[in-house]
Amino acid sequence: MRISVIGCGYLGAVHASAMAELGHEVVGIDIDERRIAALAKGRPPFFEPGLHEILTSATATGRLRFSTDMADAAGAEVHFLAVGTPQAAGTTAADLRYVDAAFESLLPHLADGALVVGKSTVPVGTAARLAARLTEVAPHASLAWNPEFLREGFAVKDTLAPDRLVYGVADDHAASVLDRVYRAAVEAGTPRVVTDYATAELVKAAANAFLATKISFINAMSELADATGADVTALADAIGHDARIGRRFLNAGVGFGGGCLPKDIRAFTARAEELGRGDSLAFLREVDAINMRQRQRVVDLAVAALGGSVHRKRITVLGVTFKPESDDVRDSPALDVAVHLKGLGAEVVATDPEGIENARLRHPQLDYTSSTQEALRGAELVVLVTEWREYRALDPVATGRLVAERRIIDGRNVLDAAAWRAAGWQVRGLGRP
Ligand SMILES: NC(=O)C1=CN([C@@H]2O[C@H](COP(=O)(O)OP(=O)(O)OC[C@H]3O[C@@H](n4cnc5c(N)ncnc54)[C@H](O)[C@@H]3O)[C@@H](O)[C@H]2O)C=CC1
Ligand SMILES: O=C(O)[C@H]1O[C@H](OP(=O)(O)OP(=O)(O)OC[C@H]2O[C@@H](n3ccc(=O)[nH]c3=O)[C@H](O)[C@@H]2O)[C@H](O)[C@@H](O)[C@@H]1O
Repeated sequence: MRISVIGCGYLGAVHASAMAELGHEVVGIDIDERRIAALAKGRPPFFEPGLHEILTSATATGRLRFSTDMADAAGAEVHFLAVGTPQAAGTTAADLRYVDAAFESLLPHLADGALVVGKSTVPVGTAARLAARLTEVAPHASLAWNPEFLREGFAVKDTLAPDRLVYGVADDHAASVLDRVYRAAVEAGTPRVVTDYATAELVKAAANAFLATKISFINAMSELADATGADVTALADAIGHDARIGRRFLNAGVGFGGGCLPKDIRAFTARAEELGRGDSLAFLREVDAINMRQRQRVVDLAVAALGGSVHRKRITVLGVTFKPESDDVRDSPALDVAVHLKGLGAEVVATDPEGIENARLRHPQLDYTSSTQEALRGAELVVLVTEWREYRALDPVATGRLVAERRIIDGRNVLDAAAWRAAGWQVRGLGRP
C-alpha cells in the first residue's frame, strides 16, 4: 500500500520505517529539514534500538522516502498523522496547533478515497472535529483514529508486533483499510478493538493515566516505607504476585518523565475539566504531585547525605534521559535532579550513554562527560537516576577506588545495597532501609 507518515519524530520515524519494513511504499514528511535530511540518508535522528537497521534497509530498497514537501504525500492511500501534541505554554492542556497545521496542509493533497489516520495522542473530541472539517473540504476522504502504545526503547518491536490495535472509525471501510495496513499483526492474532472516535481517543488517555497512576501508587508506598522502615521493593514483589495487580510498572524511584506520561495526564485532566467532569480525574492531579515529589526527595536525600548542604560538593549524576535505551530528555526526572543540585551550588558532573547531546541543548550550564569513569572520579556523592545497564552493573569495589567519598543514592532502587554496603558505601534509596 502507499502510505504517508506526517511528522517524523520519535513516533513517526519509527512508524514510517516499520511500515516500509512490512512491505508498504512509504513517504515520511516533516517540516524539520535537518531531520528529513538525516532520515533520507538512513540516519536515525535519535537513538532507538533497532531503528537504524530497518531504516537503512528500507531506504536502500527505495520503499521508504522522506520529504519536507507535503505534495509528496499526494497519491498515498493512507496518511498517518504523527506530529507532536506537547503541553501548551501556560496551561496543562495539549497544544493542538501541530495537528491542525499538518491536517490543513494535507487537505489539498488528498486523493479520492484516501484515509487520514490520526496517531498522535489528542484530547477526546479532536477526531470528530477533524472528521467534520474533512466532510466540508474533502468529502471523498475519511478519517480514523488509531492511537499508538509503543514504548521508547522498544519502539520498533512494539510497532511491528503491537499487543493490541485500536481503530476509532466511523465506518467498516476504514477498519478494513487499517486491517490491510496491519495485515501481519492481524494475521498473527493481535487483539483488535474496533470502536468509535471518542472511545479510541479515551483508550489512549486512559492507558497512560493508568500507567502513571501505577507508578505514583508505588511511589506513595515508598514514602510510607521511608516513614516506617519498610522496604518498598519487597512490598512491590509481594503485591505483584497477585495477578490482578501484577509486578510491572511497580518500580519505585525518581518517578516518570518523558514526552508522554506527564503531559498526557495533565492534558487528560484539562480536557475533563472542559467537559465539566474535572472531579472524575481529580486524582490525576495527585498522581502528578506524587510524581514531582520524587525528584525533590532525591535532592533532599543528596542534601542529607552531604550533611545538610551540597554547596561546592562534587556530585556525579548517573543518567540524564527519562529512561534507559533512549536519548530522550523531555521532562526527564534525572536531568531535573541534576539541574536542581547545580542550582543549590553543587559541582555536578552528569553522564549518560546516549542523552548528553540533548541534555546539553536544554541545560548547557551543567558539566557533562560521556565517560562514566571520568564522571565518577573524585565524587563526594553519586546519584543514580537513570537505570542504564552499565550503571546497574557497576562494581562497588572498583567504583569505590574512583570516588572521593563512598556515598551513593540509588534513585531507581536497582542496586544490590548489601553488596555496596559491604564495599564500604553509604547507600540511600527511596523507600528502602
Ligand atoms: N514518543 C513516543 O513514544 C510516543 C508518542 N506518542 C504521541 O505521538 C505524537 C508525536 O510524539 P513524538 O514523536 O514523541 O514527538 P516529536 O516531537 O518527537 O515529533 C513530532 C514531529 O512532528 C513534526 N511536525 C510538527 N509539525 C509538523 C507539520 N505541520 N508537518 C509535518 N511535520 C510536523 C516535528 O518537526 C517533529 O519532527 C504525540 O502526540 C505523542 O503523544 C504516542 C505514543 C508513543
Ligand atoms: O504515549 C506514549 O508516548 C507512551 O508512554 C509510555 O512509554 P514511554 O514514555 O516510552 O516509557 P515508559 O516505559 O512507560 O516509562 C515512562 C516513565 O516511567 C518511569 N517508570 C516506569 C516504570 C516503573 O515501574 N517506574 C517508573 O518510574 C520510567 O523511568 C519513565 O520515566 C507508555 O508506556 C507507552 O505505552 C505509550 O505509548
